[in-house]
Amino acid sequence: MLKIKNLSKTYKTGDTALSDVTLEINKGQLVGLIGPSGAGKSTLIRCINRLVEPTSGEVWLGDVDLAQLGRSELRHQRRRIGMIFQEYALVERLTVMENVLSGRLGYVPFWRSWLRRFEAEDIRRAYELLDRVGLLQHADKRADALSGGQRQRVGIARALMQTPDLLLVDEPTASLDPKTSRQIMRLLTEICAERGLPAIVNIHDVPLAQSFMERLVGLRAGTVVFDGPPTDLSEDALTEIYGAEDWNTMRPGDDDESEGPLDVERAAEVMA
Ligand SMILES: Nc1ncnc2c1ncn2[C@@H]1O[C@H](COP(=O)(O)OP(=O)(O)OP(=O)(O)O)[C@@H](O)[C@H]1O
Repeated sequence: MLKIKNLSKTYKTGDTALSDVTLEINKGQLVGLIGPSGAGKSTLIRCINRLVEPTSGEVWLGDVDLAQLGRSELRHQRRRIGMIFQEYALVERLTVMENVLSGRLGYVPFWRSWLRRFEAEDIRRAYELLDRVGLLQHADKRADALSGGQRQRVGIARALMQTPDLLLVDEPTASLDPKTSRQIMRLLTEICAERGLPAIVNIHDVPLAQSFMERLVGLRAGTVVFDGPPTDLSEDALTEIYGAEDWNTMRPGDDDESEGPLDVERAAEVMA
């Protein structure tokens, strides 16, 4: 389904964030990306949909190498990739329903989205998705009236509205409390299983990743140093990924250097 071959990224600053990463992810597979701050997790996720331009390598989604596409074909292919963000990237002043429908923006003609006119079928699907994520009764509320967990549910419904072939999920629970984090992870895993949807989830919280992911990929300094089921993540494997740090103390929020949220325009760029 997704084949990443020899992917490398060196930023203009000279920082090499990814070195020769090769990964294959099958239909329906849920992969947790773990690793210390600066290991290249966000860069890897963003190279897949080219929010960050890879320096070299291939990113095959089915039979299309996304790394080779020009701008207009990239826009078209990005519809196939749903993205879920740490800070939700909702349009605060719009309703929950409008935010979910915005997942269709890559599909409807510009004038229609400008007038916010969507097909009856899109509206029916949006209601169905809101029901699936448990927010049906909040459809007409403004996004800024929701809790963090509810916002992330809107983010999930919006990504699904694209009918994606792949989900990229960037620290989905980093702004949530532990109980809400588990609820969101459970929802994500159930939805991926129901739809046979593959997902790559950048996740800081190792115990949470171990609880919910069927496969973990450990990055260190831009290189894959672990790839296997959570049951294989031994103390030695954790030391290989994180070095000599006490990995049990790693929790969301510990990492002051983590990248800031993407803003709404960036989210719109991915969905457009
Ligand atoms: N826009 C950028 N310009 C220059 N260097 C960057 C940029 N973004 C990331 N880097 C560098 O690339 C490396 C990998 O960063 P990246 O954000 O992908 O890691 P990460 O594992 O996601 O970290 P975190 O968990 O803190 O978000 C780091 O050395 C970082 O400083």
